[in-house]
Amino acid sequence: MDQRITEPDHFSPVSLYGEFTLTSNRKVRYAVSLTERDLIVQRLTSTPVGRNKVVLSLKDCVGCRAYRGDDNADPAAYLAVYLYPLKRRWMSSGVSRQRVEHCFRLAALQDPRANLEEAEKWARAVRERSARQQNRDEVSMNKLSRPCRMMLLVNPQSGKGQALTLYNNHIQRMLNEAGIQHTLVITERQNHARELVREADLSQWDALVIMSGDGLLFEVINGLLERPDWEEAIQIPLGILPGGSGNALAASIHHYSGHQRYLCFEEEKQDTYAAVNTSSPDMP
Ligand SMILES: Nc1ncnc2c1ncn2[C@@H]1O[C@H](COP(=O)(O)OP(=O)(O)OP(=O)(O)O)[C@@H](O)[C@H]1O
Repeated sequence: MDQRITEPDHFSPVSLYGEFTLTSNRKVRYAVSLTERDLIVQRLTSTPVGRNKVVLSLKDCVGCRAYRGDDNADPAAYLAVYLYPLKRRWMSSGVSRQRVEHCFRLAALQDPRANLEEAEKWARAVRERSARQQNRDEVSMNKLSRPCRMMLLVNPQSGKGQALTLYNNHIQRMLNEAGIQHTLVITERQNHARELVREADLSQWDALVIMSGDGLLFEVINGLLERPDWEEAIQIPLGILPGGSGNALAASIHHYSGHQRYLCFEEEKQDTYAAVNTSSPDMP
């Protein structure tokens, strides 16, 4: 029986469809449908449709990756989707963004290359749609090219000295999953960032991001303004990831941007699915 979800979801037609099983229980299949706005995961059972349907908004998706497993004898390919949906915080009425990974296994064919090609097609389609969904809301995102190349400056001494730990434990993975190439610069002393930015070939970078307190951002701005091409240099997108003690500037920017949401690094969930059969009717 053809169980494809063909009705439009929120008036958005399905462009890619596949059937998956949980890794732990390959008897339970999941229908996965990609629309312009969502990735819809639906357990295929005889129970009413709505009860088993999970709609993952592509606005929450930061990245997607296709890859082969470690076992060369296994022809399967994998599709990992990384999302940061808003979730209620533990023991609190507030919400924050928390990481969720959905990993699908594609093993419809015996040819490992064909499975990988299928997974890559899905990954491209998810990436394109999530970028479109996010650009629709975030005007500033249009200024950044994708894939983006970023210089990330981390002050290991800022705050309680936790900036580098935050980078190692969270930020590095987030950037990799979002497909953002970055060069890490660990500042060694006062004015290191200022001198570096003053002399750097800025054409290599789409953005400069500092992970520190206010002090390092001021150094970077001063370094940009000291360049002979300062009028052009100061146009480069600047970002700040709070790593200091007060983080007053980061908090103000966050507040005035209108975003009442932030990331929570404490809780994580990994949902793992396995694909046993996939098809793709209408890939544009
Ligand atoms: N490796 C380093 N060792 C010592 N000082 C550094 C180093 N790297 C950068 N700095 C200097 O530390 C200064 C203070 O850093 P920053 O403002 O980022 O942290 P903070 O003062 O702890 O944070 P906050 O402003 O939130 O209180 C910066 O102006 C910078 O010149």
